[in-house]
Amino acid sequence: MTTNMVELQNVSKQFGDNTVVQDVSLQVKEGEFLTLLGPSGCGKTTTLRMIAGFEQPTEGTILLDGRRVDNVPANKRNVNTVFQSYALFPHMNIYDNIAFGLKMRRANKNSIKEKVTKMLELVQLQGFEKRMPSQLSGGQKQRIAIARALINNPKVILLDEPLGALDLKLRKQMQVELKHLQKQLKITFIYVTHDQEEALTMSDRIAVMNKGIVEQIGLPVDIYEKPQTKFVADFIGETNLFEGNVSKVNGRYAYLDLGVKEIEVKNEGLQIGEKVYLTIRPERIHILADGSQEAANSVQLKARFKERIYVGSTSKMVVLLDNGKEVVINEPAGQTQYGGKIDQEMILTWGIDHGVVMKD
Ligand SMILES: Nc1ncnc2c1ncn2[C@@H]1O[C@H](COP(=O)(O)OP(=O)(O)OP(=O)(O)O)[C@@H](O)[C@H]1O
Repeated sequence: MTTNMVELQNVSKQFGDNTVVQDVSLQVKEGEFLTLLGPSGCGKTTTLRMIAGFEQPTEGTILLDGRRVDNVPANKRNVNTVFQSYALFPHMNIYDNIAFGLKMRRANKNSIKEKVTKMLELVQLQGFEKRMPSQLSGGQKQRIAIARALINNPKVILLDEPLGALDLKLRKQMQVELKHLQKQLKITFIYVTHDQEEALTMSDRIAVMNKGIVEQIGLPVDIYEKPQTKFVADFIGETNLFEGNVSKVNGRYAYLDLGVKEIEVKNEGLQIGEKVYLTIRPERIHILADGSQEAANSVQLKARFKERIYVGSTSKMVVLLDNGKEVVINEPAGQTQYGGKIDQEMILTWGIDHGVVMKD
């Protein structure tokens, strides 16, 4: 059985009357890359700081490598943190910045030199030993901060928006580099970001947080394809959210009354009369070509063309249902043969199994 490197059991944190983390339980396996994802203020950093030992939980237990750490101070936990602001020592050169942790532990000079050289190779900054932090770019500084965290050989690295200060292109490059580094070293990473694309790209699993609660934890593909709550569906990527009442239940399928039409959805424990939400990703909706056959197990819905927005690799087509609700459809570049005239009528269609029904 794989060991849980980090485990939170019913952890809550209050600041005064304000509960900012509420009953969070999660397990992170050895060598796993787990991301805490959520909007600003949802409690991600506070959760990370409790794991690091900078904050104490108001309730609940944290275990590192199977041991309770309630009374273990931050500097005695086998954990290192990388922050968004690189936190390099400005008056020390790169060599001394990276060597700092080992010097504090009074490691011998030769072994320090060997390890610093290896770390610089790892982050691809060989030859930078004598530079000062002020002579590095943002991306280079962050690589040094990561090298400095790695040199102590911690079991867990906590990263709080480490790429947040970088421009988009560098950020994307560093995402890939960091992920490779993590896989190569097999260190457990707990990563905080509010950027859903970053989370989907880098993580083995994602915990989506909202208002101090973990709403869903799972593989990136499940978080995207099978959101369990309206918040998760809406926060991760773009989606179409419909609200409706269950009007009929019929074995594998049920009917949802959207106001404009009753449509079929998957029946996963639905009750007649229940109010539920249906989410369908824009890339799952197609336009039924004139005269073509309706596919089996699909839904059809009448709509009118409103506008098309060009976004490079795809186009977004916005259409309106009869009740005025907007629906967004993604079309791959070069496949925009439908619509174009305001109010042009069309039939939207999607596979019933591509719709996900959520109760809240
Ligand atoms: N030391 C503190 N005292 C009082 N309130 C705090 C303290 N630290 C954080 N908070 C509050 O706790 C809530 C959660 O903050 P936290 O930093 O964990 O959120 P976050 O999800 O990391 O947000 P961001 O992405 O903006 O950093 C916020 O409302 C914040 O104001």
